[in-house]
Amino acid sequence: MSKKSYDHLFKIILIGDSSVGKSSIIFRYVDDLFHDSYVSTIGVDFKTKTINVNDNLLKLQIWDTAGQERFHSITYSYYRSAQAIVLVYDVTNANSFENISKWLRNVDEYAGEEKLKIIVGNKCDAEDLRAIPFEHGEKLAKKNNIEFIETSAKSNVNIDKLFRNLSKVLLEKGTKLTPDGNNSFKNYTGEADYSIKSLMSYTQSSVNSLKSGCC
Ligand SMILES: Nc1nc2c(ncn2[C@@H]2O[C@H](COP(=O)(O)OP(=O)(O)OP(=O)(O)O)[C@@H](O)[C@H]2O)c(=O)[nH]1
Repeated sequence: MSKKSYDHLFKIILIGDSSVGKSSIIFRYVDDLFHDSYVSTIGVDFKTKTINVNDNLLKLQIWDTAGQERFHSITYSYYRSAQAIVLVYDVTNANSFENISKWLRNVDEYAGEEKLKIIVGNKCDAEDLRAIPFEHGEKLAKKNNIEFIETSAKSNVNIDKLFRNLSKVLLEKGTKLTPDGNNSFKNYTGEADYSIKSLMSYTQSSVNSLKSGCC
């Protein structure tokens, strides 16, 4: 059997309206790239990155979801197996901010047990076009008792911090959950690998149905 190249696997999912910059945040973090062009995500996709946190090698499996309404039934099915949920809005788009409450309700409905959540106001580089002040994002997050950060995938602001802080909390949470103080992530890792295979094949058939127009 091949030796695992990481100590823990964490699954993080990004959700939010279409065009808020979910794919761009992931691209910036994993590949250090940014594209001005907009290519809408179809269904779901993921990228991985391995980082070192407090001498633990963490493999982050970062899931990108389509913001478009027609893919929602597919993307909801991914919430349950995630350990952290990143709710993204665009600071230049008031609608995307108002919809965060709707996304939070969806998480409550589809994610199963309580998950680690963070609200992210992306595109903070676009000050001239800003529609949502920092304080509004902060207030919404406080009201829901979750963390908040503003980012820019374009200017690479707070992207590394977002994933590093989430990873630290997940690591800490996992360690705290272990009754004997040992690493309890082994089974979790197996489950996560299993869920990728089954969800991906489910998604492929759902996307094919959507493409072919059938319901
Ligand atoms: N100014 C600025 N533009 C950004 C930023 N992040 C993304 N964009 C732009 O916003 C557009 C949408 O970005 P995407 O990353 O594709 O958005 P998405 O949320 O993944 O969209 P869906 O796949 O439809 O859900 C693209 O034209 C990006 O170049 C940012 O931090 N600042």
